[in-house]
Amino acid sequence: MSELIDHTLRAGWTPSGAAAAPLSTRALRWLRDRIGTPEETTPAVPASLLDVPESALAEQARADLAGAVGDQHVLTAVAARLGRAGGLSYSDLIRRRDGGDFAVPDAVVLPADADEVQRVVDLCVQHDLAVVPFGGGTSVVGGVSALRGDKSAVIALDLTRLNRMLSVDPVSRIAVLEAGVRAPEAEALLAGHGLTLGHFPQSYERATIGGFAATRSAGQASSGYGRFESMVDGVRLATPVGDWKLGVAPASAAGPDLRQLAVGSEGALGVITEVALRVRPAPTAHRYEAWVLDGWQAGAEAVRALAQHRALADVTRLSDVDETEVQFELSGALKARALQTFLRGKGIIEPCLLILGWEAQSSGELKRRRAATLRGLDGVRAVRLGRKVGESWRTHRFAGPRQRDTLLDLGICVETLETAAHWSKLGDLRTAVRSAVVRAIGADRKAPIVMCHISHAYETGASLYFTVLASRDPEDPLGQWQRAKAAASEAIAEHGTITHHHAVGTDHLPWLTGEIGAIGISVLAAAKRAVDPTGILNPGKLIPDARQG
Ligand SMILES: Cc1cc2nc3c(=O)[nH]c(=O)nc-3n(C[C@H](O)[C@H](O)[C@H](O)COP(=O)(O)OP(=O)(O)OC[C@H]3O[C@@H](n4cnc5c(N)ncnc54)[C@H](O)[C@@H]3O)c2cc1C
Repeated sequence: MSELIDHTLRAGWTPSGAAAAPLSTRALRWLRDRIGTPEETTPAVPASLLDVPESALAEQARADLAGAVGDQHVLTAVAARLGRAGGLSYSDLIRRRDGGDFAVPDAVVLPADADEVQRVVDLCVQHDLAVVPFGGGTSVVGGVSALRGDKSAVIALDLTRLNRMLSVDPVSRIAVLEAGVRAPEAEALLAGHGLTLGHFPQSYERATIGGFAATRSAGQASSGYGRFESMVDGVRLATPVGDWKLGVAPASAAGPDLRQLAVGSEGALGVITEVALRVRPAPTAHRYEAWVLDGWQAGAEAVRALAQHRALADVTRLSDVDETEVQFELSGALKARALQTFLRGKGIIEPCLLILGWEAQSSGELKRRRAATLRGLDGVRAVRLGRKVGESWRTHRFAGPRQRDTLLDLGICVETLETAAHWSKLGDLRTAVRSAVVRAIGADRKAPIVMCHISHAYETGASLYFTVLASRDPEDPLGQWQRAKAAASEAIAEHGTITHHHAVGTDHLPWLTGEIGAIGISVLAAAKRAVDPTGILNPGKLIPDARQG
């Protein structure tokens, strides 16, 4: 077991991960022209230069924790603690580059199973220690910041030793997995039974089952397999008041569905130790292909029609003109200019890339479903780019974020924002977010690129996912992004949800009351008081203040 976690998205992001494709000189020139990158590069600061306070964990607490999980599974060395100090948001990564302040846990504790997790939680109650559940550490909203609240010390509760599949019920199509199983391991374990979970977020290589459940994650194939919460049949949590198991049947009218209180609880209402998941037979056929539609509005209308006629492909991802241009320019694989000329010849003035992917049990099923989707595109101005581009997207779908490190090295601010809204509000939402970010960042420098895609569509609406590329303010990189994020969040809160799948964490907390109301907050706080009366679990995330109200 490695004590270290690589806080980059480079090759080290997982042992099996492919390296980021280097950016070509032409792509770099293009970026410099568009957003004005600085002349000097800003490489990552070595960990040895970061200022890490001594562990504040009292000796007796350390000894008791070691008694519960084994001495070698209580880590207080700087490297181990730094490895669990925050997630992978732009702010997290910038703090590590500029030596800005960030919270470091006093110890990392690695229990082996649900019973050990419960024992650790009980000891944290006894010693009044804050507990931050830590899965893959891919949170981009401050969900794993080692905040201690009013406690004297905070531990990062690393779940990755809970890495087993506990049972499979092929008749009911349910598998019980421990919370620390990473997504690729889950797929490998299920493949042995001819099954799949079908959850493929872009953080797939590193994120865990518990993390997905705790954040209501949505994978790239959510149109086909559903969001993570729809996969959860049952859940087990270790809480300060005891072990809590939920889910005895697929559906129930026994009051509100408390499984859904656990799902999305972000470590603030309990530590998820086991999840019973609805699984499906692994596909035996797949087909991914790319199309180009003309203009965002026409493209969004086409995706709405597919969603409302229930003809969506399992993966349905529509990029706007800016995102399409950036993908063409940075990918290197596509001859951007030649392609644009070809598309103009076909009457496509504002190219919007549409990736469609189907996964099926037989070629016959695949053919039928593909035909239904393509019928839905009848009458839409569209050019088919074919399977090569679609399959290339599928092959490289987890590699894109690794380019972020290269961009950060070059002095570029690169971050994402996500939301969802009803179809009737989607156009206004996109316009409002783009203008807010451009206004906040663009005042005294070249305008940023704010690109957008739809990758999760529903009958009543869709998610919007924005990627921002801007020239970084070298004097105040954190402040620059915080202003942009705040402006975008105000715009988002007016039209849609503050988060479609990244969760609340610390970063979205200021806008939560606006979305669920003061009553919603007090319901959450009451639930928190019931399961965590002394407020040890993940302070400062999801629930404003546990013991108020
Ligand atoms: C490059 C990149 C791409 C991403 N793409 C997507 C995407 O496509 N879709 C998507 O949904 N998200 C995406 N994310 C966000 C993130 O990966 C998800 O939120 C994921 O669900 C987090 O899983 P994790 O195991 O890394 O959790 P962590 O980051 O470790 O934790 C996330 C939150 O859940 C809590 N938590 C973790 N494990 C447990 C547990 N066992 N019990 C209780 N609480 C727990 C933590 O305390 C924290 O609040 C992306 C992130 C990155 C960096």
